[in-house]
Amino acid sequence: MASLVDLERASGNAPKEGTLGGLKAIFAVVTSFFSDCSLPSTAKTVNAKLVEDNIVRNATLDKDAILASLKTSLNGLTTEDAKNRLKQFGPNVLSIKLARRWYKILWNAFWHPFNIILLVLATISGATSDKATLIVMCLMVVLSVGVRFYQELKSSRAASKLSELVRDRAAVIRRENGNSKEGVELEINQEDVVPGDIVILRTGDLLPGDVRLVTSNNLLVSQSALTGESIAVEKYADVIESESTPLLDLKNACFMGTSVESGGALGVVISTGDQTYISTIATYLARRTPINSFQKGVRRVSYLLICFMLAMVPIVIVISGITTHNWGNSALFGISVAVGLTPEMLPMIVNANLARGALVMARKKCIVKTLDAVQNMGAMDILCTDKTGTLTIDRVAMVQYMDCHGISKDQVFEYAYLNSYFQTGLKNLIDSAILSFGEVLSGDRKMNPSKYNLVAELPFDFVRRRMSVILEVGDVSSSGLKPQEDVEHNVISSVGQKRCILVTKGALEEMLDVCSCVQDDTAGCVPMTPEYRNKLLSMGEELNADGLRLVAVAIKELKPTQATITMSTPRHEHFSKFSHEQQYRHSEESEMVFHGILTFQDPPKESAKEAIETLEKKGVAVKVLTGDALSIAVKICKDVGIATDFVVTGPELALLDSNEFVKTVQKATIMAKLTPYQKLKVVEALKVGSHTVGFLGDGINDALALKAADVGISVDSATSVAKDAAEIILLQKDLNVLVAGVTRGRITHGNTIKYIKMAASSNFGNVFSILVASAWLPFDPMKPVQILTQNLLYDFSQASIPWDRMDPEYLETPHQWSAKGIASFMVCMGPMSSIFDITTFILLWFHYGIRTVERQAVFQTAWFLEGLLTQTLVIHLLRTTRIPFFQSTAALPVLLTTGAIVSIGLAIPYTPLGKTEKMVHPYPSYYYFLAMTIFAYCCLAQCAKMVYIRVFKKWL
Ligand SMILES: Nc1ncnc2c1ncn2[C@@H]1O[C@H](COP(=O)(O)OP(=O)(O)OP(=O)(O)O)[C@@H](O)[C@H]1O
Ligand SMILES: [Mg+2]
Repeated sequence: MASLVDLERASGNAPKEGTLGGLKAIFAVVTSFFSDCSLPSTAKTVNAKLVEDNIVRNATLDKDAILASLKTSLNGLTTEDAKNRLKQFGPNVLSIKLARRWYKILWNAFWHPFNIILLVLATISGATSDKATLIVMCLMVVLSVGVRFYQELKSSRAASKLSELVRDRAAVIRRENGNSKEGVELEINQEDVVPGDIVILRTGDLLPGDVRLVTSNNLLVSQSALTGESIAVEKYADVIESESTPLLDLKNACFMGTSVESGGALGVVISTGDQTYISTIATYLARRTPINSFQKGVRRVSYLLICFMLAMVPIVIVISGITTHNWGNSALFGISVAVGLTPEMLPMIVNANLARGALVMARKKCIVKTLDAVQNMGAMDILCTDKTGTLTIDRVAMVQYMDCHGISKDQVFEYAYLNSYFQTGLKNLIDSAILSFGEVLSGDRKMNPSKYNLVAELPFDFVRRRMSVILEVGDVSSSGLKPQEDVEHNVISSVGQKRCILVTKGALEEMLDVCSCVQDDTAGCVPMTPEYRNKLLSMGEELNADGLRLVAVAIKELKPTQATITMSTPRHEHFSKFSHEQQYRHSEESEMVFHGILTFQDPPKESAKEAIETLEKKGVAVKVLTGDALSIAVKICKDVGIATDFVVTGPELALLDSNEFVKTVQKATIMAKLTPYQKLKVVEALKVGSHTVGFLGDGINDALALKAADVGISVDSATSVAKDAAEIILLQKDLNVLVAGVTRGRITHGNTIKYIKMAASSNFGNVFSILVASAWLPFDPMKPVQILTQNLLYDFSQASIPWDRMDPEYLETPHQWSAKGIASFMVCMGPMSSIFDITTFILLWFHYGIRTVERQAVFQTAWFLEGLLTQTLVIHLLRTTRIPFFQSTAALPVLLTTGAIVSIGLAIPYTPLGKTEKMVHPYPSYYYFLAMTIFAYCCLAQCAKMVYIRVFKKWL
């Protein structure tokens, strides 16, 4: 029998004792220090086995035995007990989701090919007794590790702070004070859920741990996070499994990471955090969000630059060896060139850019869960959105109720009220509107649901678009229904006799599909003829066209045999809610009597129109994907300025072949009556042809599409599944918040691409210069240590790029990753710097006559200065399409860092550091030539830029 002791053993969370505990703790620190670069050990498999055995064992026990073994009851744990268990088992979080510890970040910052190359180089220099190189290189390692560590620590802390802003919640039953016997429902952070907690699972909830069900009602669970299978599976509390049942097929157990698609249940938590099944599956641990085109592109550029470096170094070593006849020195020179050409700052700048983008977005109420989403926001050119709350004000109010002739009739509302009142699933805005309308009624019209008992329910889903409750109707004389009417409607035949009714409400068309009769006050209960059906449909269209949302109501008397249901004696209020001994099928919703329609108002949002206009101006096409009726979607879209010329519905899309489907969805601006799966398919089809598709939604029906989109966006108030599936959470469901996010995404993209283009082109240029210099000069054009210093200074001058601004015209259009763009930039702009390197060589060789090894220090110092200054200043030219300083000035941090690096560079030859690096004071007249060179370089680069923009129509 599973017990807390077993769980402790399985979790490894048992209190540690004495020296052994201490040793274990040290061991844990040491292993975790190395864990980033090691594969999961066999201990993982042992733990996985314990976890699985624990779940299976619980699935084979009956409920009472499990509750006893977990020392809990259906009234839940006491708050005190829960607190103690939280201390004992730790927070309910997967450790892979926790912020990395500082020592791991430090190790990661150190364990980088760049540092390893430097250390190898340092060791070689140390051995050849060049102490200056050794010191500079050690300094470089310390500085580079330091900067990287600081950046990553900062962004990891920021990320964990952001994730705290959008915590998942879980509903549990707990006894607030130790003496009370009755548990109450509490909403707590998912992190605080402990083994033994009784959790309430409703439609749209995420499982807050591995759970053994104790009661259930038509529960459908999506296990796609574990199996990849998007079809939900049924789960029941009332089965006892055998030990041979495969884990994921267990009917009475649900797993952390899965979600409730429909129905409800009560369950007892058997394990939390790292003791849950999901934490043990290697595929999950290894799973990273699929790589997007941007990440792929960055990786490709890095590889390209590294290949460049690898191809260049042997050539440089051979050429330099032949011309200088000093092979040892040439090797050292080659390796320094290798360091100079290694894009060591690339990952850091990309990350720092994204992290900064995420922080700025958070200030604008846009929380980013995965950093890459920042850049995807900037690249997004199609935004799909749902209707409620985005385009409308999200305050649904009931307007009227009516029978089949459009005449107000109280009974229509009564049935809708009973349905909303008794259903235990997710109470959405429509249910809330019905309930609040009912609360204000008084006197004769006051609702009296206490005369009914809930027998069972068929929860709402977005394919049926209906929900039903099965109610046991008490004594007619005391019921809320008026006896004569009910007799007339054949619901309750006589006073005192108990009957069951099925009360269903849902979307108009879907309700008409299951009705065979209409309750017509003038003619009684009459058959639903095609004429009636059409009349009701056109009545619905007219109401929709007035901007009203609709729900239709129908009922059906259930046969006495079905109706004789003995409720299990409720041991607890929550228990009875989620426990129905007789399961009803959806097929019950047939041959019903149509009673009427309720209308709701959810007016369009004032701010939506302006936001949509801005988005369209910024090159983001807005499409509405809704499960609601077409006519209401069209009306709302007209109000907020979305084109309504090409619209289509889910049933129409279902008839198309895949080619036509793609064409149609790319053209349509409104797609209505979509099922959740169709929303997913539409998003996938829109992605065809290198579009970056965003999806904004908050419902259970949006989760699949949110996952499929390049950038899934949800809101803080959304259902847990939607929030879990999204990468970006808006703290306010407002398209204007999104507009701000898009702009920030574009700034982030711009700054990243700016760095990549600069790095690629300057490396490309340097390769030429070094080849020419090595072939020409009888000495190295620069000392290895000087190359390293120059490289380090240049890196620092660029570290401020994430703080730079972009020109307004750049922010007007979405930008996607373009490998071609980078290649053409590199090939056209790179050699530009080589021209001026070569003119500097000519000047030094011919004008100053530096041709011998003895005078090499003058040559090397001069080229050091020219290279550093031109590369640093050209940042201002490459960062904009305009004329730098006159038409576009960089942000202050960029001005400061580039200014500082230029000053440091100019000062170095006069400092002790310069001396140790074998630099000398340049000729005073050289500064004149240097200024001329920089000026000429800037002019030529500006002209080349203008020609480039004319030819390629794009700069960054
Ligand atoms: N609580 C409810 N009870 C009965 N029917 C409902 C309920 N909620 C929604 N429906 C029906 O289901 C249909 C689709 O629901 P809904 O409008 O919420 O879809 P959606 O795709 O989430 O829409 P949106 O784009 O506005 O978010 C509605 O037309 C409505 O008739
Ligand atoms: Mg919705």
